[in-house]
Amino acid sequence: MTDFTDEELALDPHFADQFEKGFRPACQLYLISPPSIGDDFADRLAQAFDGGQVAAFQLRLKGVDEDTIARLAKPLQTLCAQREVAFIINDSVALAQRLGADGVHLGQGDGDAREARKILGPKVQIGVTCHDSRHLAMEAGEAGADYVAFGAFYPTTTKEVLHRAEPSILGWWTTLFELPCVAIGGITAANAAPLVAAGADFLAVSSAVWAHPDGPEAGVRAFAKVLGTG
Ligand SMILES: Cc1ncc(COP(=O)(O)OP(=O)(O)O)c(N)n1
Ligand SMILES: Cc1nc(C(=O)O)sc1CCOP(=O)(O)O
Ligand SMILES: [Mg+2]
Repeated sequence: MTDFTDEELALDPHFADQFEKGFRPACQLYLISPPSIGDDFADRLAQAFDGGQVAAFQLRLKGVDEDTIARLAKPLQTLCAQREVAFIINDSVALAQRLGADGVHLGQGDGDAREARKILGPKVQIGVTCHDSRHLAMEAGEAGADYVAFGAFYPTTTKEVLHRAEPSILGWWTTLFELPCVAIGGITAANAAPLVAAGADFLAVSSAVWAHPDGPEAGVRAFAKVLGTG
């Protein structure tokens, strides 16, 4: 484990850096992988990226061992670097460190953001799941997270969810805090507008892109229209 000095940790080149006082960039797309992928997934990811601007890609493969994820990750991480998309690993600080990922996403049971920061250093993005809780979000911010994630906003078949969030939590958060917030859960191009209007900085989306009837490129293009980037 690398120990970073307080000085190094005070340098803060994260997602939050885009958010200069009083200015929030337009809402962007944060793509989550499908629950399972094959060795040919890089082609599908490239198609998705062809559909429009994607700010971040999260590799989320539940129940898969870390060696397998590491092997699958390599070409995806290379592609993300080529397309200037942040490459985020779900759940595992150790795997994010091993791969030199741009970030890690931690749920409430996935470890502590403060510990993750000590291990990963100041340059790696740390995101924290906050469900529908203002309290968890403020705690995550204090712990040094680079973004907080609220959800699920809509019904989803990608994961069994125990919490439902309302768009108003996004408005509350963005009024009070500069730290970016992510909206997740069942988001489609058709239901995204209220989340964008409420202040979401990122829309985290899986099935609406990967299960789009016309393919992932069309899936991302549909979001680009809603986000005003297409
Ligand atoms: C951007 C983003 N937000 C929330 C989650 C959910 O994380 P978690 O609660 O740990 O659940 P799993 O994804 O691990 O099943 C996420 N992955 N990404
Ligand atoms: C991974 C995940 N986390 C959620 C939460 O509420 O924390 S909802 C969710 C699933 C996101 O996939 P889709 O866009 O297909 O609904
Ligand atoms: Mg998790």
